[in-house]
Amino acid sequence: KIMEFIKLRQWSASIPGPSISELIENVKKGQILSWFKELRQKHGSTFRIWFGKDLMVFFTDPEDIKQLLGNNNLLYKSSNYKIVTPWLGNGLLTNGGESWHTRRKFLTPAFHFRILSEFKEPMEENCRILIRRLDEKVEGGEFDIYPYITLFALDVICETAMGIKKNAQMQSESEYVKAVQQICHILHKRSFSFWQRNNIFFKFTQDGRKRDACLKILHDETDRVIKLRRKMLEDSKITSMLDAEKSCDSFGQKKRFAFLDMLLISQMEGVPLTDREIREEVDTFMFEGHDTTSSAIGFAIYLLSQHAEVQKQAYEEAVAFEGREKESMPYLEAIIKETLRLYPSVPFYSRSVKEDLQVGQITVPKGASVSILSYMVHRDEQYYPEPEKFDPSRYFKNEKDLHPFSFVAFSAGPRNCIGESKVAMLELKCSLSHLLRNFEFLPAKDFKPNPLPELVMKSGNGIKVCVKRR
Ligand code: HEM
Repeated sequence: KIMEFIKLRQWSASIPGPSISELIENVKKGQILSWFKELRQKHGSTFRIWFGKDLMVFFTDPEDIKQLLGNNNLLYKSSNYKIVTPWLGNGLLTNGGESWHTRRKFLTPAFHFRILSEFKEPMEENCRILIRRLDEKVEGGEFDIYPYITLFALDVICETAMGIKKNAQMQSESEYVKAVQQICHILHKRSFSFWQRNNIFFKFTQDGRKRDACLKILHDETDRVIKLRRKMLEDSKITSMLDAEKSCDSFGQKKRFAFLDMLLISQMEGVPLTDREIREEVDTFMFEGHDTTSSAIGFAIYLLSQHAEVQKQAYEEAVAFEGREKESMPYLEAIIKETLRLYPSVPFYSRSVKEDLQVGQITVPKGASVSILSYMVHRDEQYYPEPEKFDPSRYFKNEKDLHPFSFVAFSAGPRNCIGESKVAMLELKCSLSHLLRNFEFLPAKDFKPNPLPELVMKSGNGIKVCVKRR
């Protein structure tokens, strides 16, 4: 390990990057994303940063990204994902190598099963609640819409992941909901805090103790729901996917199943998943599935509030497609893509290099980590003229000229986002269409979000808008 570290230190001298003191200074300022822009300008498309003893090489050129994301040997996550393992265990997001591969194979059918597309109903029910809550804000001046969106996304994910209604939007006092929000907050805070990175030290801090209390609530609840749903399946005599497809409720309506039910049925069909592994996947679904979508909906609403003409066109499409949001909605999809280009919910993601790795002209040595800095990949002027401009029409002009790896908000290759098409896009389209049909979003005076590159991108000063009834 010592030799590996010495080798890394020597090698890193050949790659440009900032000093540790520059890093500390910029973390303190809290403006990491604008600093990444400066680093890209100063050092070119590839640069390195030492995070304590960990060396991370950041890549921003789509050609390099293609090599990294397509590489079947680059399947382990880097050490910064360890922050989430006490909650998510070896779930799909954090797992690596062969173990990840086996799980991904087992889980893919659960994501592609027809029943998952029936998520639209709980999404719509929760949209209606969101609209009622936002009605109270009509003509009331500017306000932060983000807390409303997060509770909406939490309700959707509880129903789709576990099949339970938490009614977080109506009573945010639920112990479970509070624990999800608190643990996300603690994890985000920790992701860029040097002194909190040490596990032993962290355990004895106030945040460490709070995190452990949250973990107990979260794990106990998932275990409880696993037992409950298994009993429900047994009582309904459902032991296979075929039974599930055929089953109806007492009104003759097709029964709705959650992601957890799919995993329990797979287990009954012989897929070797233990209850603990099922819990890890449900928790992963809860984390990945609500924070990322809240972030995207929040930034999309901000951008729409600032661009009246785009909003008008999106409104017209939402009216024309009412009830048909599962179909292709080209303009809204372009808005979502443009939002995720400017504000990718996961601004960078990283892999651990287990064997020396050739990327373009560079050989990254074993022991380092490589990071796909999507926030900067999406700002490449070669593919996105005037990169800071919000312009959904750019995809209708030059989509063919775009490099296939110049947009990587959902990652790509073997470890891409498993929820992209069936869950994330549907939730984004459904919620934004409902909101647009009911409200006009107007800009809050002098407001500009302060995007923070935490585990999931957040705006440090919320998402302030005004709403007017249509
Ligand atoms: C706007 C919404 C979303 C965005 C932008 C997004 C983005 C991403 C990205 C960039 C990754 C790769 C992360 C990495 O390599 O470390 C990822 C992985 C993943 N996402 Fe999403 N995601 C979204 C929504 C969702 C939803 C709704 C779910 C679940 C229902 C989900 C489940 C997952 C899982 C399980 C992984 C890990 C896959 C693996 O490594 O095999 N995501 N997502």
